[in-house]
Amino acid sequence: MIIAVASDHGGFKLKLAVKKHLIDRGYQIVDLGTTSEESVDYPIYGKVCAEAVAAGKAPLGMVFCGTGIGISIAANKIHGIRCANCTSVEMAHLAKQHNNANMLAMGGRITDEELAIKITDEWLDTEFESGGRHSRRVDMLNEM
Ligand SMILES: O=C[C@H](O)[C@H](O)[C@H](O)COP(=O)(O)O
Repeated sequence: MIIAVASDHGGFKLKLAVKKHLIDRGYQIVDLGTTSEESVDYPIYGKVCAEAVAAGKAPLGMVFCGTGIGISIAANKIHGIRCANCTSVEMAHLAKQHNNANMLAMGGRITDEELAIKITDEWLDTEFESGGRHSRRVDMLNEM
């Protein structure tokens, strides 16, 4: 499976650590930048990753900035994107189980590499609880 990833400078190092873990797990990664810790603007990278997911170039996307906040806000402006900014394993579990989040955001200044990898694995390994109230609500999101 392909996963699209992107970050600003604040999430760059965490992106590299998570990317290595994803490759070790056998995923194919499309890295849409940035390429260093030089200061850049997170809306550009949230948008480009979300557009790749929305266009079907990757079924899932991961974005990183200092907090995960700005880049998730940017990603969620793209139709069809449900980007969850997660700081715990429980949030990652529920983001997939209830919200069918197709993108995960994390903050390089908030979450250390070890926890970020646990959050990533929980999000990837949890199934959406389809049918019933969660599907109805996700359908409502998709119509907005
Ligand atoms: O939500 C925004 C992100 O956390 C950015 O990574 C952060 O605002 C960048 O801050 P600075 O330009 O001071 O490095």
